[in-house]
Amino acid sequence: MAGEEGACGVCGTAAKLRCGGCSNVHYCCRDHQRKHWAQHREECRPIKQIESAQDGRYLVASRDLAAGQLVLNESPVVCGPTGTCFPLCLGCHSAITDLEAFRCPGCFWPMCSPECHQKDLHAKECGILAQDVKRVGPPTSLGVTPRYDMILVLRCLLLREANPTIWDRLMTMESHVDARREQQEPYHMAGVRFLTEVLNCGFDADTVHRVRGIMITNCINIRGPKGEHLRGIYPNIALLNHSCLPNLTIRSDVNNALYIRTAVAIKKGDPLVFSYTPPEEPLWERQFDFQNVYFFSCKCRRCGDPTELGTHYSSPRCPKCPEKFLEPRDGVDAPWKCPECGEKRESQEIKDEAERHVKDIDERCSSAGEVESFLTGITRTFHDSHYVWVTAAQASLRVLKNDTSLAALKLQQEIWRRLMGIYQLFEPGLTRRRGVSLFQLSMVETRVAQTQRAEGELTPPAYIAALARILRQLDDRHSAAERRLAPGRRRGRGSPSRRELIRYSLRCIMSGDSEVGIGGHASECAWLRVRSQRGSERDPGSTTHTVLPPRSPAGN
Ligand SMILES: C[S@@+](CC[C@H](N)C(=O)[O-])C[C@H]1O[C@@H](n2cnc3c(N)ncnc32)[C@H](O)[C@@H]1O
Repeated sequence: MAGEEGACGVCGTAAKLRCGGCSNVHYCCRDHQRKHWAQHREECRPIKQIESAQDGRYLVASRDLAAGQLVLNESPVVCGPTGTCFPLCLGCHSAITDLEAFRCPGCFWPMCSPECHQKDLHAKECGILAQDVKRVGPPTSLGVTPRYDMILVLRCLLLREANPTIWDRLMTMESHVDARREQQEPYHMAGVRFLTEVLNCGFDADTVHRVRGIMITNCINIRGPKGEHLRGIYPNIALLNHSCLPNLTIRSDVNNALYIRTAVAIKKGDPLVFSYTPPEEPLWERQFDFQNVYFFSCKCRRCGDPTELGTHYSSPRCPKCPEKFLEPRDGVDAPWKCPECGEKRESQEIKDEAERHVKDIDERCSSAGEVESFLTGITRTFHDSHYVWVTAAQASLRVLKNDTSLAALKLQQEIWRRLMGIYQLFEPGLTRRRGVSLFQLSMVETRVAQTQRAEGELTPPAYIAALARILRQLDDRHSAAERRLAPGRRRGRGSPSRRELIRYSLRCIMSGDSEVGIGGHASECAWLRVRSQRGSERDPGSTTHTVLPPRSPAGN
């Protein structure tokens, strides 16, 4: 590949030829390019690291990339339990089902067998954990516990001796240590005290604060092969910045390696980004996490638009002019205003109202008969792309799953179409969620046609035409619903066809790998703590922020 001039990666002379894989290295001739390959192949990735005062270090595409391309794959340099988890074995990470079956003779932490306590993974930390003579660390029940939070910090600290190269790399990573100290988040503080006061881990409190900060800022939560809640540090992947409109997908394999692919076509020089939070969270939840866990404010196109790309995803209707929606023009925590009449409401009221509706969903949406009126009722207060509507729609699909009446099938079809439109906006391209939704939509559409034929609503030619339309639709790049939500969008350019999307999702599901969920970046523990401080604690067993095993968006 030729282009602007640089210095040859082998001899340093002026060179125009560039590596076709990454575009990052120049060569003066083919011979030098071939010679360099043995060394370069390890680092040949279509990514480039850059830095800015506002965004820190981040990765951009070093050449134009098509959708579905692998841009980075990496194994964790250190891996361990998430901040809150069910008890698991520190030797192999398997779930512990009987606390007393086997305890490590050195440190008293529950393990699955004597072989596990001798494994390398545990051997080094065992000596330090054994200093906890009063046994304040080991879990005392089989429930979810925060006691494992410090295990990964300890494993990171032990790298200073065990692998100085990785330790040096860890020390270059963002920690937000000063902000975290100031924040005095209770679990952070308790963890640092445990490692420096209960145990003598050999490190001063400053280093432990910093290492835990590095962990919270950079860890990716994954699901182990048996569904274990784990997290790991992947130094290159940790350089990816966040956007609520991600252009990447992340998946894991059974060895906890991660694979980053492009979800959409990406231009050379564009930032490579994924979402640290689940895209279905409302604006205030996302912004809270960015400010309190990651210490930045998101300026993506979605957060910067008070209508969230025309969806009014977090806005209620204006009480005075119900065709309009209140908007957070002065920031998410300031009063929200109607752009038409200027009517204002406090942001807390807006959040509380939405949460009240979400709490009602399971109670008021428990039978197929209730679903339609409930969903219609919601639209009196919110837009039909609002997060309350999306949450209710996903719950409704679970309720409607076993109802084979034509009315229920048509309702499912309408809900899947609408959800596809919203997912297309917030998670565009080749994402498993879109693929699974499209698959479900096509199945439901087929069942609608079959039922209509069986009930005599469709003649044989009309039935064949309906099936042909469903197949044709799979080659269309955006559904009618998607175009309705994003009217300006140019049809299909650079994005995968719907058939490709389904093929992609099925491949993911059949190969048994897991998707790094949305927001897998955070430590569960941090989320839980910070959230509990603001009084809206999640179910500690929630897997929302972890790498989930294959499942459909509606949880089917
Ligand atoms: C996993 S690190 C990403 C790499 C990081 N930028 C660095 O310089 O090491 C996460 C941190 O990056 C920064 N960051 C991530 N996404 C950002 C964004 N969209 N805008 C500004 N800063 C961002 C925040 O400081 C966040 O805590």
